[in-house]
Amino acid sequence: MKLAVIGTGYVGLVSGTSFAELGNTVVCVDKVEEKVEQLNRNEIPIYEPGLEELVKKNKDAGRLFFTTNIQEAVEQAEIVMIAVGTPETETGAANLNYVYAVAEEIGQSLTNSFTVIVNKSTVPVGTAEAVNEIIRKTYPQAEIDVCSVPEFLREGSAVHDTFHPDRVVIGTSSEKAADMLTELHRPLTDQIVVTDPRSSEMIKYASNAFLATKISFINEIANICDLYDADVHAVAQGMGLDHRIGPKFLHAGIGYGGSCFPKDVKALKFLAEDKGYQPNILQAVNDVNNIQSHKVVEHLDRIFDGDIQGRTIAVLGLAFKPNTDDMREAPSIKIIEELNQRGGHIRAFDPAAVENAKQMLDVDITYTDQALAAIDGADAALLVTEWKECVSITPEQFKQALKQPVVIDGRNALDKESLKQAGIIYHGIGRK
Ligand SMILES: NC(=O)c1ccc[n+]([C@@H]2O[C@H](COP(=O)([O-])OP(=O)(O)OC[C@H]3O[C@@H](n4cnc5c(N)ncnc54)[C@H](O)[C@@H]3O)[C@@H](O)[C@H]2O)c1
Ligand SMILES: O=c1ccn([C@@H]2O[C@H](COP(=O)(O)OP(=O)(O)O[C@H]3O[C@H](CO)[C@@H](O)[C@H](O)[C@H]3O)[C@@H](O)[C@H]2O)c(=O)[nH]1
Repeated sequence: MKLAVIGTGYVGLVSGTSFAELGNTVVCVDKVEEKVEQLNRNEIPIYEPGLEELVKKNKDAGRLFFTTNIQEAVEQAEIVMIAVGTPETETGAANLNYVYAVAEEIGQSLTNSFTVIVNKSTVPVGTAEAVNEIIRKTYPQAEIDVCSVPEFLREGSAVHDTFHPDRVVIGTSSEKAADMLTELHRPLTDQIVVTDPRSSEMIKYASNAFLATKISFINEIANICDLYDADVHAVAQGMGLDHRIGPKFLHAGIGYGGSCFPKDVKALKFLAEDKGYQPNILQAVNDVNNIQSHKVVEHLDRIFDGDIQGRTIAVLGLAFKPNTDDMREAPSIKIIEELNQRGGHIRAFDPAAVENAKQMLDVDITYTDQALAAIDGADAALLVTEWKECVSITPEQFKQALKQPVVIDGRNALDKESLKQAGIIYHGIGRK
């Protein structure tokens, strides 16, 4: 099939490339010229394992193209996918300006042939209808069906997730569009849910909000474990063996970050409140997450009697999760800002996110190329992102490098017992 994908970010670039890998002809469009030029030189603007090889392979095969010209891409496409950002606004509502702007541009670019318009961006319930209206206003004779096909990939494993989705959700009221989209996705999975656009849009928000709820729930349990000398690691293991609960997304720590959970929980909360309903669970999920990154600073205070002034703190990991360079809503930002305000000196290591961190953090930070260089002579090490370079530091290396043997494990990813045996003062989140 012939596809146009509008927006070449984490979702658009990975999906577009993956559909090309399945044999489709895909034209990816972005309005940022520099990004398109980079991609045309086989340079990948984001860090995503496995993506570079796949982009090159499909470009060389003549199935994948990059352009800034939306008209050229849309007029040849049978399916047009919208994959632009829907960031948070001040009220918590999703900002739909980018989606609406693309809808208008699609309207200006369509030809007479039937085109399926797919929204892959995470959007409020009712957006497919709004996009349909905008396109028809721009081009009243448009032969289109506007559908919602939300994206569920995770950053850091986006390529794998795209080829092995748990399910594909197709929201449409058109049988013709449902058939075309089922054919497109069939090579990826048999688990294809076809529903109406509104329910499809809600499935995306509900899925993210549920996963965020699991994380805030186990973080709340961790905070209670801290008060009663229980170990949340053991608690999560014991809970997770119950098939009704499951072990995934029960990893306690400094809270969820990234470009999705924080904004999507708030956007869903806004949708509820906009209709006069108070979503108490979503409010609590957000509230627990807001205090969670502060927990590592509380542990430092306990160890240093509240005196952080002048101490060098090694921050291991900056990205919101491993295997990505994405700093959007990364817990490291709040932690570093707080430590800096309290007079701490920050030495930070991250294998991929330093350039993005520099743009987001207006704080004096010494960046190091190696994890070991960050902890060398520091008063304490804080594990913020569980990169393999950070979790593979041995207890002996911590002991030798640190000025004071203090390790705060914000991700509960280090081996507590062996660190303690090596004489390290170890504090995790809810870990006794
Ligand atoms: N990042 C993820 O892991 C993920 C996963 C699932 C769903 N989503 C959702 O998918 C959407 C996109 O997220 P993302 O992380 O890929 O965003 P992103 O910010 O990485 O990429 C968006 C891209 O769209 C481009 N763009 C904006 N307006 C444009 C226009 N008019 N024409 C052409 N290009 C334009 C931007 O330049 C940018 O490159 C969001 O709604 C997000 O919530 C994201
Ligand atoms: O047990 C857990 C699991 C995750 N996290 C944190 O939660 C955040 C999100 O992690 P993850 O879900 O792995 O990454 P994302 O790339 O943000 O992916 C989520 O958001 C995407 C955008 O909507 C969806 O497509 C994915 O399905 C959904 O998992 C990160 O800060 C993680 O550190 C925890 O603290 N504990």
